[in-house]
Amino acid sequence: MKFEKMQAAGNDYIYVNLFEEQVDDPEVLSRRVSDRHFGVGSDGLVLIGPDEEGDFSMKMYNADGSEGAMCGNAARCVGKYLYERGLTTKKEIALNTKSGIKYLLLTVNPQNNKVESVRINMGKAIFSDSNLVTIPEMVNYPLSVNGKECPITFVSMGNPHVVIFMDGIDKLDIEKIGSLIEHQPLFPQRTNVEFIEVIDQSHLKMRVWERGSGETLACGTGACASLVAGVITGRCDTKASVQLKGGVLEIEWDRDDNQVYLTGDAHFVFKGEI
Ligand SMILES: N[C@@H](CCC[C@H](N)C(=O)O)C(=O)O
Repeated sequence: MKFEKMQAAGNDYIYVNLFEEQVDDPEVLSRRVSDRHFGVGSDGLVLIGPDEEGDFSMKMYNADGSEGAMCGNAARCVGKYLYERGLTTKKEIALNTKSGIKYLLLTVNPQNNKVESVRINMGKAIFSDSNLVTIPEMVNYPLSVNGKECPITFVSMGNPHVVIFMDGIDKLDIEKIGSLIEHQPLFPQRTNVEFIEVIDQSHLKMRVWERGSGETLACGTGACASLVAGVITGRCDTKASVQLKGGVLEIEWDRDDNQVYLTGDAHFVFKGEI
C-alpha cells in the first residue's frame, strides 16, 4: 500500500489515496502506522476518497484507531494533496467529513503552483450536544480534577473539546491531567483537551491533549474551540493567532453567522510503501 506522510503545524498523519488503494480495516491500519517505534509514526491515519455530496471525502482515525469526526489540520493537508497530486484543479473544494461538508479555499503560489495555505470554513461552534457531553452549556464549569476545582468550557467543532485557561502551560503534566479529563464520565465519547495561556486579546498560546492520540503538536479543531471559548468568556477577540508547539494557526469566528474559519499551511513529509 502506498502512502504519504504530511504535517500541518506538526500534527502529522499518514494519508492514503482511496482512488488507488483499498483499506479494509482503517482502525487496525491507523494503530499500526501511527506507532512511532514499530510503525511509520504519526498522530493517526487519513483516507482521501470520492464523494457524492462534496467534491471529495476525508475520513480520519486517531493513533488508537478511534475515528474523529473532523480534523482541521488534516483537512488542510487534504486540500494540498488533492491539488498538488493532480486530483483537482479547483481552488475551492467541498470536502465531506463525518461532521459534514467543509469548504476549503486554497492559496496557490502562481510561480510554482504549490499550495501555500488553506483557509477552511469549519462550520458552527456548538455548546450543547447530548451525544458528547452530559451537562448542557458548560462555560467556566467547575470540574473537579484530582480533588482540585478546574473551570472548563466545552465547545464542539463537530468533535468534543474542553478548554482550560491557565498560566504556565509549558510546565503542565499534560499526560496526567489531559488523560484524566479525556476520560471523565461527563464526556460519553471522551474528549479533546486544550490548555490555553492568553498572551493578549489577539494571541493565544496552546497545548493540546488529543482524544485517541495523546499530546500532539497542534489541533485545528482545538484551536477553533479555544478561540470561541476565549470569546464567550471575555478573554480574546473574535480573530486571533494561536501559537502551538508545532506552528501558528489563524482563527476567526464570525459570531453573527456562527461560522469559524481556520487558516494555516500544510506540508508533505515523505512518500512510502508498506
Ligand atoms: N488533530 C485534529 C483533530 C483530530 C481528531 C481528534 N483527536 C478527535 O478525536 O476528535 C485537528 O487538527 O482538528
